[in-house]
Amino acid sequence: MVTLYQNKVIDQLRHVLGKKEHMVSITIRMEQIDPLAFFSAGETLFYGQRFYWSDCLHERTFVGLGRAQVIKSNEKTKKRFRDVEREWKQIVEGAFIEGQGPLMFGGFAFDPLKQSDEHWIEFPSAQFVVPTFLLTKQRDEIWLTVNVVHESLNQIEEMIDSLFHTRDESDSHRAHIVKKEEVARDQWLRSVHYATDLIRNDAIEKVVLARKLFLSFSERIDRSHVLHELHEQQPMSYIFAFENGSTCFIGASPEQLVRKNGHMCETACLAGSIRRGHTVKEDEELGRWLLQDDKNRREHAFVVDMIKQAMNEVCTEVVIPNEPTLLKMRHIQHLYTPVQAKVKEGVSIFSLVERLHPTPALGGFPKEKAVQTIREIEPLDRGWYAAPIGWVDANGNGEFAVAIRSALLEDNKAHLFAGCGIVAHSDPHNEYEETNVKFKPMLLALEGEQR
Ligand SMILES: C=C(O[C@@H]1C=C(C(=O)O)C=C[C@H]1O)C(=O)O
Ligand SMILES: [Mg+2]
Repeated sequence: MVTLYQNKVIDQLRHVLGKKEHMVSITIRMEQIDPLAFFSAGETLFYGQRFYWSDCLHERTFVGLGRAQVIKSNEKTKKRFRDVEREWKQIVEGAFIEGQGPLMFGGFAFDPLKQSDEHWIEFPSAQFVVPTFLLTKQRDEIWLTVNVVHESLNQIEEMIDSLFHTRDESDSHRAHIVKKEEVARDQWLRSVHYATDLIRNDAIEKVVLARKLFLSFSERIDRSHVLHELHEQQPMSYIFAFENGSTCFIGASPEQLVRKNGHMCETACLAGSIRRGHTVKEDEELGRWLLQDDKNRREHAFVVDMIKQAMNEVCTEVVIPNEPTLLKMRHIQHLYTPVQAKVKEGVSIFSLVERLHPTPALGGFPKEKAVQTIREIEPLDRGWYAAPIGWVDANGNGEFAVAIRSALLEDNKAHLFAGCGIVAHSDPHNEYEETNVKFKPMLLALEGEQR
């Protein structure tokens, strides 16, 4: 069975390799194969060069292994979005395509102007990869895309051999946590307090402040296992992982930044939070409280107002409900307002990302002032946390999530991130508790807990 596909890929490549184009991209239909198993199969050959994505509706799952092309930008301004767009167009235009065509996956740093922390060294202002092997699961169909630039037929054949003959050798001894440290906890609490002062003095209206939890493990963290846990525990989230050399950025985010399909696009306003209840009754009470709480409604309203304005500038037929509803995740419930619109001619997904990032759900309001305040008073480098992560295809369609509920994994270390929206009546202690709830998805996935 495996040999059949192997032959099919190699046959097609034999016919098209050596053409003058820069990259050859062929796609074939496959039998069922579990995307997570495919991610694991790449462990030996492609460790440090893998990615994983599945959207919150399970419409599409992508697993990328290896790197046919890399787009990278160290540009600190908004130019980075346009740089990526330009390079992607060049790659697609120069490619020889059979089938659905190549797709790139990657993301952006939250704020390239923030002094960078050594842990994020492998994650530049913007980076996207076109993988050598892309597995796509869409509805119940599986496709394999092979993108080749320099490799010979023999090399590809050997890679396919290794990928499809790898046994699942997940080792039974699991890494366990040996150290847990709340990084700069007191400094963060002081920053929250200071932010409320700024807000009371009308210097700013909302600012999102994040903090970090550092974990150290007994042995190397098994990334496939963490992805598996995130899937089991957070089925309604975007699940993502992006390996870059020795580090891996991973998470389970409930927040969509933007999705574009032809002329249609979607985004979402997500801000305002409370934990889930222990009983149905308590859960409903907490939800009702959240829907009516002034402080949380303010946090949410900044996001709706800004997104409405941004979308109206580049879209028509913008549909936004007047009232938020509840989005209930496993540990937390949020105020949620979905947005749909039709994009004007010539508006790309990159320009939507540029315009929206960061929304007041992750930055604050007004935008520039909020980002600057974060740069000055937040005791960490966000790197790619709270920034856009996602994919774009050869037709310019794609989807980005906001990379929250996430962690940066090193060999046996993990840096977890969580933040919350500070407005006039924020209480530092309550906000601190809110971040504790937001650490849970990553924390429990890393601990490998089932419940
Ligand atoms: C910043 C985070 O979450 C954001 C902040 C929220 C809030 O303060 O209520 C809610 C959802 C997210 O937009 C995070 O999870 O780290
Ligand atoms: Mg909040």
